[in-house]
Amino acid sequence: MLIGAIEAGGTKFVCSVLDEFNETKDRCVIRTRGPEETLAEAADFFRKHPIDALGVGAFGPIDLNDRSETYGTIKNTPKTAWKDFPLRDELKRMLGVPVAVDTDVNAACLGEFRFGAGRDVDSAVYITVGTGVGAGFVKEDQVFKGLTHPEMGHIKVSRMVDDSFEGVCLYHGDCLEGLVSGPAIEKRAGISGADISVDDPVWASVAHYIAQALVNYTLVLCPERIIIGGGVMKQSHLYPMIRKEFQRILNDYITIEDLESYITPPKLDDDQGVIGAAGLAKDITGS
Ligand SMILES: Nc1ncnc2c1ncn2[C@@H]1O[C@H](COP(=O)(O)OP(=O)(O)OP(=O)(O)O)[C@@H](O)[C@H]1O
Ligand SMILES: [Zn+2]
Repeated sequence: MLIGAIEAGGTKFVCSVLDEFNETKDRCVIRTRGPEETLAEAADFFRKHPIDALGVGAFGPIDLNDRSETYGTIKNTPKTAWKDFPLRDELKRMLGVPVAVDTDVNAACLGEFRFGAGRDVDSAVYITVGTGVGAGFVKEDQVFKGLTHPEMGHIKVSRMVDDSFEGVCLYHGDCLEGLVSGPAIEKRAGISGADISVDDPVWASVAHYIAQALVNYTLVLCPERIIIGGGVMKQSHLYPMIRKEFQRILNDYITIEDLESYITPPKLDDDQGVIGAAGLAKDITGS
């Protein structure tokens, strides 16, 4: 059996063909342009392989209600060429195979849950802190969605008293994404995050706001693990800072035995998105 998987991001589409053992058989990276051009290139790649199903972890917002007429359609995105684009239907039409779609972070969460840092637990949150901030939740092998998919990157956090940075979220200004995404850090510091020294005070505020978000996820969802990935978390000194702030804010209200394993880096390098997308596809083939 061969499975197709796409991690559909705003800058690139990572396309992969995997076998039933998750072994990558072929792979290509496509620059994201308008939907027609990008999908035509992706379809050319997948047509070279007899795939049985395709799974897609996509940027959103996206309609994930399988009873809706616009199931699998990209919704109100600032990437205007993609707004209202029926991603799932188009891929199905082009490739003639069943297509499963979910958000990029739900797919990444599923990948880590099944094969990475969440293998030994029954529920996990995966949060990415990159160009944007988003999080997915998997419980008992199922990605969580309801009225729509969660938008855990856009939650409100309390501002530190001496912090007047206005934030960069187009919709909310100083929501979590507006305060700690890569572009937010760059705007705050005036230089790219990768060039900021580890003892710069900016990291204390980043750790504080992420820790607030993790406390909220813990109180609402009670996951058994929280996995934090994304470009900003390449600053590995953030992990202990976040754990310390998390503990201070939670103030022992819930007992977490082993904080180091509760708040943890991913284990699948940058492959959790495609591996999770392949998982979505396998689930609809029933094998
Ligand atoms: N070493 C680093 N230190 C701090 N920030 C970094 C580092 N490397 C990358 N970043 C920041 O991370 C962001 C890119 O994140 P990522 O690599 O997760 O890409 P992405 O897939 O575009 O993001 P998203 O998941 O939101 O789509 C950029 O804003 C970049 O400045
Ligand atoms: Zn926001």
